Amino acid sequence: MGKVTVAATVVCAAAVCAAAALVVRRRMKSTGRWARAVAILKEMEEKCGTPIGKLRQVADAMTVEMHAGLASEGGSKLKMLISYVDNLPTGDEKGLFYALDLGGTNFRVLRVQLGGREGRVVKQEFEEVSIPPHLMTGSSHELFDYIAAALAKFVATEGEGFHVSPGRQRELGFTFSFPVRQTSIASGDLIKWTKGFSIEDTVGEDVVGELTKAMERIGLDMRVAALVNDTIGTLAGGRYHNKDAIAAVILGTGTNAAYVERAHAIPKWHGLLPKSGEMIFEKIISGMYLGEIVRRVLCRMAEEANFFGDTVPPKLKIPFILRTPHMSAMHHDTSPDLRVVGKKLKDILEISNTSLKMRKLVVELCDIVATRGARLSAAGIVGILKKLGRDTVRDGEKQKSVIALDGGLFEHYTKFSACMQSTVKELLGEEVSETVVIEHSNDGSGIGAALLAASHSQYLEVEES
Ligand SMILES: Nc1ncnc2c1ncn2[C@@H]1O[C@H](COP(=O)(O)OP(=O)(O)O)[C@@H](O)[C@H]1O
Ligand SMILES: O=P(O)(O)OC[C@H]1O[C@@H](O)[C@H](O)[C@@H](O)[C@@H]1O
Repeated sequence: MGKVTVAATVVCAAAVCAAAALVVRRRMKSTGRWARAVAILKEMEEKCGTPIGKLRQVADAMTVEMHAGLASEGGSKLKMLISYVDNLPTGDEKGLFYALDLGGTNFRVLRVQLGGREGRVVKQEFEEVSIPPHLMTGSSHELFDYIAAALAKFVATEGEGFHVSPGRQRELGFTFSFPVRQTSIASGDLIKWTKGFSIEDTVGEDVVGELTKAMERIGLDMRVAALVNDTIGTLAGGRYHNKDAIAAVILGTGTNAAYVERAHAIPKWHGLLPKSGEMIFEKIISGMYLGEIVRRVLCRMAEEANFFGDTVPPKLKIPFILRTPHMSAMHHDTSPDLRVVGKKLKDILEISNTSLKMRKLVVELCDIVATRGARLSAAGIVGILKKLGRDTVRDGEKQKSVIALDGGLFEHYTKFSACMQSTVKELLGEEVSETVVIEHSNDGSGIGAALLAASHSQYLEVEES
């Protein structure tokens, strides 16, 4: 070979070697990155582990905290709020009643025409309205004006099959899904906002008063007959259909539960309610937070393992950008190439060109976070059953315990709700599990609130006499 050729060969060889070295270096780097990402996932799996022994401890702690929370104000970090419900619906209620259900993500307006013991719920209609984010941090006036206007619009569409008795005011059950210090069946002061709401001038105010003033401002002639938390509404709705309903659980944007407690078991009944302690349980199991937990771990993988390349995708740094519905869609992706995962990463986080093995790791992370939430929710439910002495079956006793469940997380996140229900069974064992029924009470809180408006109607005594 001539001098030129040799030189070219040497240059080529050097280039090939350099390229090969680059590939090896990149491969080693990517292998190193991959190993780091997997290590973070494994660490998360370890920390999120919920072995049955730990769940039993959580259930026991829940029971203990419930006792402590009822024993004295401030006795527990668990907010044991007392709800005044003098008369649970009997099924004899008749007439047209409205409900307004303000939750963490949506609010629903609903009307039911009740036909008494025979007719039961003759007809019902509801509308769901998303809450514009700016109203969650605006003023009390703006929020309640918006709600009252939507209610007035709904009342204006009252049609065939709904009729309020002549001379009567329309009555409303107000489901308010935030911590309230209840002062009567139709009044209660907001303790604090949760789920991203932050409207300072409502804190400490009677939320029924706020709604009533807003309705008066627009000339809507309606009376709030009952103020309830969504768990109380769900329990009332559950009890209306099934006398064995002993508790209600909400797994939605937030998490909460309600059950019927005997008055003598509430030593603090006349005491002040506990100072609102930090609620951490809700933050690792409910819809507001599951997606955010996944985002934070992906962000850590991007920062510490360059999981999505040399830089951290800017959108990945935005808190709450990854919502639980997005996480659920990725978790339930059954396509061979996990194209839903790829699309969510692209559409929500602007992360493109993810490999199948990266997508598989994201799904694994969703599973770890959802499984922990579901299993801890189950432990909470068993804690309530334990508090009510319904986690065991005495010889020969065939009690039935129905738990009414509502909330978009339970309703739509199938893997979450399936895992939660199987964990309840795992904790209770075969025999006791047969006495416990978890029933999806769709929009139970809305119907329950309307029923409680009926059972606390200002016209009730007129009918009785
Ligand atoms: N497809 C879904 N998959 C998983 N979670 C969902 C889905 N749709 C809604 N959610 C969760 O349910 C929550 C809404 O719950 P819902 O009970 O309907 O309203 P609210 O919490 O306002 O009462 C959302 O914040 C979200 O966390
Ligand atoms: O129906 P949502 O919005 O998911 O609310 C569930 C729970 O969310 C919690 O944050 C509130 O403190 C509870 O009062 C409420 O019941």
